[in-house]
Amino acid sequence: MSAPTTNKKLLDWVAEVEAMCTPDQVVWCDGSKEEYDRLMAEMVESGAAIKLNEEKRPNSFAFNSDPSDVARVENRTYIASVKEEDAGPTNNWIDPEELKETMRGLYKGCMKGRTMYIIPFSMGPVGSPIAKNAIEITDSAYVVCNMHIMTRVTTEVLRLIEKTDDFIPCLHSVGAPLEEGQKDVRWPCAPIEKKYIAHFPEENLIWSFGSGYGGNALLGKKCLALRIASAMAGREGWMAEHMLILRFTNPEGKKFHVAAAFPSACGKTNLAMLQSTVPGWKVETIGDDIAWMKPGADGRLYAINPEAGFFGVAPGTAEYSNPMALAACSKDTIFTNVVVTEDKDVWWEDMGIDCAGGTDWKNNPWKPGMKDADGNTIKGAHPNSRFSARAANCPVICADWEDPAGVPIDIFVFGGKRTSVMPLVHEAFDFEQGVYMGATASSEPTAAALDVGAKLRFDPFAMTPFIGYHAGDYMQHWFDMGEKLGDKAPRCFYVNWFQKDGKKFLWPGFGENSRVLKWMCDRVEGKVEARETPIGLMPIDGDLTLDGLDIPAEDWEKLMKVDTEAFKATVADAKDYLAKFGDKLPAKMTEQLEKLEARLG
Ligand SMILES: Nc1nc2c(ncn2[C@@H]2O[C@H](COP(=O)(O)OP(=O)(O)OP(=O)(O)O)[C@@H](O)[C@H]2O)c(=O)[nH]1
Ligand SMILES: O=C([O-])CC(=O)C(=O)O
Ligand SMILES: [Mn+2]
Repeated sequence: MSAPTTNKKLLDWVAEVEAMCTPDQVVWCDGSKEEYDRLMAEMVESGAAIKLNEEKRPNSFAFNSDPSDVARVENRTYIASVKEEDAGPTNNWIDPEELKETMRGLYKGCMKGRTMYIIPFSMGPVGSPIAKNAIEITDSAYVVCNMHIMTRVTTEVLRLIEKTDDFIPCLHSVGAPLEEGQKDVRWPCAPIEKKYIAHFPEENLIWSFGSGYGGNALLGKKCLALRIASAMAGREGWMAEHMLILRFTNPEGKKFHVAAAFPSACGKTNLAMLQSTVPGWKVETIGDDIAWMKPGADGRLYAINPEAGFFGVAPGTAEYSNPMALAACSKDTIFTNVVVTEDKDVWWEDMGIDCAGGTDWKNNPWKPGMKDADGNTIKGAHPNSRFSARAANCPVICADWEDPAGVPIDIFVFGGKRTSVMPLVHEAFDFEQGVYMGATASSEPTAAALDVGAKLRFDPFAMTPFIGYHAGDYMQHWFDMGEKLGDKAPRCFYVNWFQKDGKKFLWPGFGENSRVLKWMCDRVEGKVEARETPIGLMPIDGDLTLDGLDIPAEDWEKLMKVDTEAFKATVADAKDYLAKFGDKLPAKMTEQLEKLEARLG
């Protein structure tokens, strides 16, 4: 196949990778429907993909991963900056030359028996000033098809970079060469100790080896749009954040834009598409995972979603929780690690409908309620099973979601999963306290990463696994952005939908979260006062309406409680955590810590 480019930098890189990885053939991708259909047909033929029932789930496919390759691997993810101190205490670091040497050894011959695909793609609307052009080289057709959904794959990118050399090279291999005559497995990947998800921030370069899973293999997403982009944004004065973006419109038609940072599997996709229960107010989606934000000419902060699809958590997605996500994956969707039912549709836990049985994510025959040898119920879908759905197929996607100008952000929301201590909502006194709140956000572990342990962890701005440089410098960057934006900076809030009493959630969540969003909008508009507490501003009784909800008074009290003693303990933990930032800890963080301690008494 002749190359559809004359760009020397690109051709040299492709030749170098081809010589190193020795694929059987090289294919330049164009992002066309024909390409998608052809690759899917090949994967159905080989047994890697299951074509779903065309009537029930048009143009959709299911994949089951290797049981070891189901989530991001933070212990195998590296920020290989030239200087170790630039990676900071939240990242794994290896000297870039040493890491490249190790990885070149792994890449050597790694595509033998496979096809090398070259994928030109754009993060952000193609050709727009805010977009980034990139090329992913991969030996996985699954990755190519997912990139078609999650990014904008087009030869237009090749035209745009023809003269500029301005593209981000992303190299990926599943790390499983095929010997002569060797039959492929359904989901090739390398063992954990050979997996490397590597970033070279000074070169804007990404090398990934050994995993086929989303966040490790679809390199436009976490690797480019968060890790590499956050490092660029820190240098250049903008922001790349793990945030959903939504528009909330009131009955008079006034629009509010919200960007919210919750850690992986903590509710971004759900909030981004919520069905408002506040009469006359409606939510429309702009993005569900990543926000790129820049100050506009008017001094406000404008956000775009650089992605083109949703790589969403399947379990829990149901008609009662997130009907808009269900609609988005009603067609043209790739499912990974869900149950394939007998009639070739999909199912997962807490989908809100019964399942007669089928094939589970490990490819075994499965019936609901089945137990393993130890008597534990066997889940049909993996807890981190995912759907890759086109944003355009979401019924509540904003008509102007692809506007390269972005939307002006009024409200920042931080949060995480905490079964206690953190109240339903509180507001920061000012932006600097907001930065403190975001920087000390904490969450209990989820299934989205394999190796984060079982303890509560601090997860600054939900970005711990995604900050491409020193987290102390990153916090300082937040303060700097606040100074730049001045009184036009978004108002900051902290929420927790996940308080529990035993097994039961105290707050109904999902669509009812619109009540909390409305209170935030009322605060922004100055329509309601708030009461001062040591941790921030909280709703005055009655302002956050509970009409029609059946929440016992004692539950509401727990939801809104500021437990001073528990907060003091949290502050002590935060101090310990922040100590590892050393002299990179912004003075403003220490100042906020001291102020909070004083308020708590
Ligand atoms: N109880 C409760 N659960 C929720 C709520 N919102 C989301 N969840 C559950 O939290 C899990 C993860 O939610 P998502 O919205 O997919 O998380 P995310 O932040 O988009 O995750 P990533 O894609 O990993 O970044 C799902 O199982 C949801 O059902 C809520 O308001 N209340
Ligand atoms: O990266 C992934 O695989 C999915 C995701 O959004 C996350 O983990 O935050
Ligand atoms: Mn995410």
